[in-house]
Amino acid sequence: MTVKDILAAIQSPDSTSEDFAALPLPESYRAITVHKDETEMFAGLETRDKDPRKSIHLDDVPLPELGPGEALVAVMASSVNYNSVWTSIFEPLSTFGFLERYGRTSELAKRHDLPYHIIGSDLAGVVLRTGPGVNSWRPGDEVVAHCLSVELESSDGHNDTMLDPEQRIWGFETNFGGLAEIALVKSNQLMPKPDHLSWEEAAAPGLVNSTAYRQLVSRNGAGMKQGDNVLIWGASGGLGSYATQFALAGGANPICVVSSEQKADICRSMGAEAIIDRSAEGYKFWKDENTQDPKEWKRFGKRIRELTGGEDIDIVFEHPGRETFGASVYVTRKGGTITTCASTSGYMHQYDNRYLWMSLKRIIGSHFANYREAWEANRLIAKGKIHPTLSKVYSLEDTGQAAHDVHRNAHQGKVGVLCLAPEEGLGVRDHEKRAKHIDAINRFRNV
Ligand SMILES: C/C=C/C(=O)SCCNC(=O)CCNC(=O)[C@H](O)C(C)(C)COP(=O)(O)OP(=O)(O)OC[C@H]1O[C@@H](n2cnc3c(N)ncnc32)[C@H](O)[C@@H]1OP(=O)(O)O
Ligand SMILES: NC(=O)C1=CN([C@@H]2O[C@H](COP(=O)(O)OP(=O)(O)OC[C@H]3O[C@@H](n4cnc5c(N)ncnc54)[C@H](OP(=O)(O)O)[C@@H]3O)[C@@H](O)[C@H]2O)C=CC1
Repeated sequence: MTVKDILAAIQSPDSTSEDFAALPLPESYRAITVHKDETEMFAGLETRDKDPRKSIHLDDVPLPELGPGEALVAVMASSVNYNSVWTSIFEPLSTFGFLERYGRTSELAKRHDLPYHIIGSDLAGVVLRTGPGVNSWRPGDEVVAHCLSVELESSDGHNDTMLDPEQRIWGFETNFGGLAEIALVKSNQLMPKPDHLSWEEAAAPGLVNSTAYRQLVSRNGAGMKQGDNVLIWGASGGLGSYATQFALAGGANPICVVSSEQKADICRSMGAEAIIDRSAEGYKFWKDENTQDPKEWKRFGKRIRELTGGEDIDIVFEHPGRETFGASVYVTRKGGTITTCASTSGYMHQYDNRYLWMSLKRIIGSHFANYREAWEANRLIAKGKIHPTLSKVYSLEDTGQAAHDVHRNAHQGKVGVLCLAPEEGLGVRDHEKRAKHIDAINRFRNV
């Protein structure tokens, strides 16, 4: 039995759940990995010069044992997230430390502590097998998976599953991720695949869409409301392309920051009107490595006021981190919110705290999304209220190049990866719904 037989079953319109359940599973499959004995390969290099094409491998790996509450999924497509870039350059830490720590927690979790890490935190595909105790999902179900892995044995996570002390990001802090022909997930990660999308379109939003939903919309994040001025850094990037859609769909006013005219055009085509090209306008928030320039914060704030008719920012959607955080705190209005989920340019932030406390601003830390938030974010995709922002699709073999492009900020929106899917465009079940949204679905393609 090989993965080819699985693909044949997925492509046959007559396959039943029983057929999938009866399919023998292969002993091994192809997966994107990083190797434990290579974690020092970039020692001494600048972050920018660490090349994911050197550390990312395509290997044959053995199929992991299936445990209670888990599912094995045939992965038709996945996507590249920035967390896979971090894994591939071994920053800020090697992810093998996460696997070792997880491996120490239980007999079953030991499976994750391997000398290779199968990465990837998104998938669209078909359930192959479910473990004991899984009743809601069956072999043959077409699914996407969100990336929240929790144990839920502690009450700390019972109100908000992100607060579970054993919270992990699947394919980053656990093994057997989505950039592979088969993935292992907890069944609670599974959600119905939006039926108007192809496999690669359905795999694109998951991680970033859920994160943007919690960070901006959810009451656990900024709790955005109608009319809010929302400053969105990287508004055509992975997170930003969904934050921009949430702001527009929720009656807010996105102020989109991008770094090229081409990216500004994409934001316009989504419906945004207030756009700042940070490259063309040349903001330099830092005079040197240790000193910020408040005059540049003010120039940036003046530009925002020009675009809003004199208003300041209610919510900043932050993720660039060190380079922009001082400016983000400054331009927020009295009582406003800076919500942050990352620090791409550096995690040791500096800002002038007088502008925070004197103006009663709040900084909110946000990370991925709880089970419910991930489900709600996927529901909005399924209803055609929010659309994938897939620009380019790579083969599994070219995942290193895809991660390199994301690392170099040479991509738009999201980049996809075909795993088992032999070509793009497969997996669409509801053609009528798709036709209604086709322009929005294709907005980022090949730009
Ligand atoms: C969905 C997608 C998301 C993304 O893309 S996010 C971007 C990518 N992700 C990242 O860049 C994050 C990578 N992760 C990290 O950098 C690290 O993961 C953290 C900095 C988040 C945490 O580091 P750690 O080493 O796990 O935690 P510690 O707290 O520094 O060390 C653990 C030890 O410190 C003890 N400790 C924790 N809190 C306290 C305290 N308040 N007072 C005293 N000790 C404390 C613990 O118990 C434990 O101890 P013991 O080593 O003995 O087990
Ligand atoms: N905690 C969480 O749950 C999550 C965290 N993340 C993290 O968020 C970060 C962004 O992820 P994602 O949106 O997918 O990545 P992308 O690279 O797709 O998009 C980020 C955008 O940010 C802008 N940007 C990058 N560097 C800077 C900078 N120095 N100053 C201003 N703008 C900058 C770029 O846009 P432009 O050049 O047009 O300005 C870029 O397109 C990553 O660090 C990732 O690990 C992502 C998802 C979930």
